[in-house]
Amino acid sequence: MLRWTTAGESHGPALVAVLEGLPAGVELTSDVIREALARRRLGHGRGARMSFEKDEVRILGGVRHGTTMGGPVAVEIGNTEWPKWETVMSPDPVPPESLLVDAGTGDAREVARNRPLTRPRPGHADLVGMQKYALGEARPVLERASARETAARVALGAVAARMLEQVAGVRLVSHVVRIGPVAVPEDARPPTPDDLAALDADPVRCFDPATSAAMVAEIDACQKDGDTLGGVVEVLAHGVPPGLGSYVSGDARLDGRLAGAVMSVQAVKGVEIGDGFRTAARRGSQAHDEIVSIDGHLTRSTNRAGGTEGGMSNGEVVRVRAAMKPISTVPRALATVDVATGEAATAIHQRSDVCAVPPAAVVVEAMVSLVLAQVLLEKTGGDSAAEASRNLRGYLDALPEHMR
Ligand SMILES: Cc1cc2nc3c(=O)[nH]c(=O)nc-3n(C[C@H](O)[C@H](O)[C@H](O)COP(=O)(O)O)c2cc1C
Ligand SMILES: C=C(O[C@@H]1CC(C(=O)O)=C[C@@H](OP(=O)(O)O)[C@H]1O)C(=O)O
Repeated sequence: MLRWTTAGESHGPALVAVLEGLPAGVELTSDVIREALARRRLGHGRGARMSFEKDEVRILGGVRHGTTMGGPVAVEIGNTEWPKWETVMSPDPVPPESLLVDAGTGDAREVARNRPLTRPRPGHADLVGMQKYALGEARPVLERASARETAARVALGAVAARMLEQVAGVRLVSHVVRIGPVAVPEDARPPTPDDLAALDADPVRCFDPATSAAMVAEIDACQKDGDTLGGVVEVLAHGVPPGLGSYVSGDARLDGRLAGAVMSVQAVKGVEIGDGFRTAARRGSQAHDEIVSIDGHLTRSTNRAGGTEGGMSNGEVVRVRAAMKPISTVPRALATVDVATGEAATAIHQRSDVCAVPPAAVVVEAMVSLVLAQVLLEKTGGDSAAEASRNLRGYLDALPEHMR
C-alpha cells in the first residue's frame, strides 16, 4: 500500500515528507521535486512570505543515483527563514527571558513573533485547536495547521507523478477555473499536460487569457479593499487505465478516495468529480456518458462523469475540481475575542496571501497524483517500476481487443 505522511511546522527548521511503498526503479532527481515546489510558489495574490522564503530541497532517503531503491522516499524542505524563528520554535527548552515580548532588540517583527497569540483568527484552526489540545495560545496550532505544509504534499505528489508517468503513461495538469466572481467560460478549451509551460507563465494559472486578465484585476481590487478571495481549481489526469479503484467497498472507491484526499487540503470546502453538482440539475438523458464503439474500440461520447464510474477509473480523463474558500486572514481584520482577557478584539493580522487559488491548483494536483499512484499500484503490484508496467500491460492485453 502506498502511504504518505508529512511532519514539520510553518516556521520550523524544515518540513519532512515520507512516501512508503513506491517500487524500485522510478527515475527521480531533486530537480523534479524542486520544479514542482517552484510551481507552488507562483501566483498573483500571494503574500510577502513567498518572495523572501526559499524551499531548500534535500532527498534524505529511498533514492540513489537518480533512481528509487524500493525503500521509503524521504524529502526535507528546509526553511531559509529558520534563523529568525530559532528561539520561538526551538524544539528544546530556551531561557524564559529570550521569549519576552520584546527581548531587547526593539525589533517590531521580533515583538510580533514572541507575543502570545491569544486572539484566535476566525476561519483558522486557532480557537478549536486551543480547546482540543488544551493550549493557552494559538502558536502551536497555527504552526501545524498552516498551509505551509502543502509544500511537503507537493514534494510527494511530484514523486507519485513520476511513477505514474513512467509505469502507466499517466500525465496530469492543473489550472484555475474561478477566482471569486470571475470564471472561465463553460465552453473554453481545457488545457492538456502539453500546455504546462503556458500555465506556468500565466499569473493565475488560468488557460483563458481574457479570464486571466479579469482574475488579476479582481485580485488587485480585492487587495485594495483589504479583503481576500477564493476560487475553483481543476485537475485533469490523462492516460489513466480503466479499472483502478473498486465498487466492492465504500473505502475502495476511487471517487471517494479522491474526494477525501482533495478535501484534506487546507481551505478546500468542496470537491466535484466530473460535472458533479452541475449534473444534479440535469435530466438523466443529459447526465451520463453513452458508450459507443469507434474503430472497433469502446469509448464514451462525453465525459460528464469525469473518468470514474462505480468508484473505478473508466479510461476517460479523470477530472476533479476543488472549491477553495477565501483566505481567512482578512486584512480588514475580523472580530474575535482575546482569550486572555475575554474582551472583544480583532484577529491578529501580520501578513497573508490575498488569494492562494493558483498554488492550491498545484497542491490539489499533488493529492490527485498520490491517490492515483496508490490505486495504480494496488492494481499492478510490482516491486520494480518495470514489473508494475509489465503487470499493467498484462492486465490490459488480456482484455478482448475492443474493450482495451
Ligand atoms: C496554498 C495555500 C496557501 C494558503 N495561504 C493562506 C494564507 O496566507 N493565509 C490564510 O489565512 N490562509 C491561508 N490558507 C488557508 C488556511 O491554511 C486554512 O484556511 C486554515 O488552515 C483553516 O483550515 P480550513 O480552511 O480547511 O478549515 C492557504 C491555503 C492553501 C492551500
Ligand atoms: C508559507 C506558506 O503559506 C502560508 C500559509 C498560511 C496559512 O495560514 O495557511 C499563512 C501564510 O504564512 P504566514 O502567516 O507565516 O505569512 C502563508 O505564507 C507556503 O505556502 O509556503
